[in-house]
Amino acid sequence: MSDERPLLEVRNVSHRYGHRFGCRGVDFDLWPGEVLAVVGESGSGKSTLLGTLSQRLDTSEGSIRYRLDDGDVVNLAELSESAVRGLWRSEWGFVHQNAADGLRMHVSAGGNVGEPLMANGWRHYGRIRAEATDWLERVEIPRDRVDDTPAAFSGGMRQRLQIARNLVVSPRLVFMDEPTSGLDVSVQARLLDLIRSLVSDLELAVIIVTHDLAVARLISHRTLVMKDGRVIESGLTDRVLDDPQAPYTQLLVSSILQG
Ligand SMILES: Nc1ncnc2c1ncn2[C@@H]1O[C@H](COP(=O)(O)OP(=O)(O)OP(=O)(O)O)[C@@H](O)[C@H]1O
Repeated sequence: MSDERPLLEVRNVSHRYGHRFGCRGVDFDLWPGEVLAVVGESGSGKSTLLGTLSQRLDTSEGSIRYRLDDGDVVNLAELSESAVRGLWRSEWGFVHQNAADGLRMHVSAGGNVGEPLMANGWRHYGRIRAEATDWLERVEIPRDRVDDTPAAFSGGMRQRLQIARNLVVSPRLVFMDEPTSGLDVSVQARLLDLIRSLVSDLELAVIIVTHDLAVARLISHRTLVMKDGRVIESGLTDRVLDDPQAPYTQLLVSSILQG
C-alpha cells in the first residue's frame, strides 16, 4: 500500500440546506494516521461538514476523493450506496456524541462489539466472543460485563463501548462528533486519554468535531477553525492555538484562557 497520496482529498466542498450553505468551500487533505480537529462555535458548520465528508449529507459542490485500502482513489459522490455501505462495514467508523445513537441498547456489550466482526465474515462464536471480550478490556470495561446491555452502563462506559464497536474491525478512518461532551469532566479526561492511545496504537486517521479547544489540543495534529460555514484558519494544532492568525481564532482562544 502506498502512502504517497492522502487518504482523503477534500476540494471546495459545500453542503446547502435549501438556499443556505451549512458549510462552504472547504479544502483540506487528510493523511493516514492523522488526527484532524474541526472547531468553531455552535452553528459554524462543524456537524454539516462531518455529515458531508461521511456521506450522510450530499455534497452540493466540490469533490471528496478517498483512497481505498487497495490503493484505488474514488470520488465518494460517485460510489454506489452498497459501496458506501461496504466502507462503513470495514474501513470507516463513526463515534456519535450520544452513545445510544451508535449502539444497540438492548443487545449485550459483547454483541455490540461482535456484530461488526460478523458483518466482516467472522463465523466462529468462541472467537468472536473472545475478541469482543478483549476489546471490552481494552476500553476499560470489566470482562464480566460482557453479557450486560449498554442500557445498564454509565455514560462513560457506553461511550467506551461505542468506541470498541467502531474500532474492533480496524477501520482506516473514523469520524467523531463531540465524543466526550456531555460527560463529567473527570470522565472526559479519561476517555480522551483512551481515545488518544487507541488512535496512536492503531494509526487511525480521525476527523473529530469539537467545540472544546482543549480536546483539539490533546488529541489532534491539525485543526480547522470554522465560522459561518467556512474554514477561516487551519494548520498544526499547536500553531493554531498558540499563535492564532485570524481575529476570530484569537477570540476563541482568549475566551478559553479567560475560562
Ligand atoms: N437540517 C438542517 N436544515 C437547515 N439548516 C440546517 C440544518 N442543520 C444545520 N443547519 C444550519 O447550518 C448551519 C451549520 O450548522 P451545524 O449544525 O453544521 O453547526 P455546528 O458547528 O455543528 O453547530 P453545533 O456545535 O451547535 O452542533 C447553521 O446555520 C444551521 O442553522
